[in-house]
Amino acid sequence: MNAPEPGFTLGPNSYGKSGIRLVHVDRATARHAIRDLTVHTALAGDLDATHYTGDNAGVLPTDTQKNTVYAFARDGVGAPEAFAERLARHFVDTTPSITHARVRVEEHPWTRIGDHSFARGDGGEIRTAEAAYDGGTAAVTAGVRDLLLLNTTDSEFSGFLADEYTTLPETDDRILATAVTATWAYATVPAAYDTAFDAARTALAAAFADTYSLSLQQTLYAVGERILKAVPEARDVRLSLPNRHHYLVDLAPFGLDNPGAVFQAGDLPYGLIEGTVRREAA
Ligand SMILES: O=c1[nH]c(=O)c2[nH]c(=O)[nH]c2[nH]1
Repeated sequence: MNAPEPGFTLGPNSYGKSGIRLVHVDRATARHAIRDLTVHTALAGDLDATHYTGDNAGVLPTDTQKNTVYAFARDGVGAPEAFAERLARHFVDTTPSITHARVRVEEHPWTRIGDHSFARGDGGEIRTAEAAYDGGTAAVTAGVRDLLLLNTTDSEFSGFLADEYTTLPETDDRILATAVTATWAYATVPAAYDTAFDAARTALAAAFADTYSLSLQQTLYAVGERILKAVPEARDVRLSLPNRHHYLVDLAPFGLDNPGAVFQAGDLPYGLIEGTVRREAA
């Protein structure tokens, strides 16, 4: 029955609910706590039938997946990594047709300004977590996205390769700015995901701030290494660092000098520096 026409076959596929917005309020004490999350589920398994013939007997509706996320939040979500793993395990362990689940959780951070009051900055920094589960051990990653960082000095870029198309002047002092996407994979489960996240986040920002940078590539490596030192359970760190160029504006036409004071914040194009820093086997 559910055979495809000769000459065609179904390739890798998954389905789930994206953008499940969930805010949990913990009212255990008068000092409330909130978790503001966006959850994405993706399931895969024995789903040939629905693709070939529309037989949905093995399809757990994406609406049900969304409902499950809300129901699981009833008694608290905890760390986003743990919430992602709890959901991923549930979908695989209770649904015969589903063999793989990938649950991504984005946490939108609020800063406390009172016992039941919170403020959100406009930086848009997001904490990310993902659990992938196939019935064995869950693979858990954590990270950040859109973490905006900027150094006003201690950044140079010179000594680079020059060919007939090179016009970039060397600089011994520039603004270094980026919007960090970082993801670290856990080889073992840390004692507390929230504590491990805080350690990684602190290490990331500190490494960016106190590394005298000769290239964004060098900064990338320094950041990755610092995260691995701060979080022993992390196996590797992937970093994606857009180079948010700041161009010194030429004020000479107005009879003014510009001693590193006035910059044009660049938009497109931008450099994109990406890499993984790994822990080497001992
Ligand atoms: O830190 C940098 N790395 C580069 O590879 C590069 N290329 C470029 O034009 N500017 C920069 N800056």
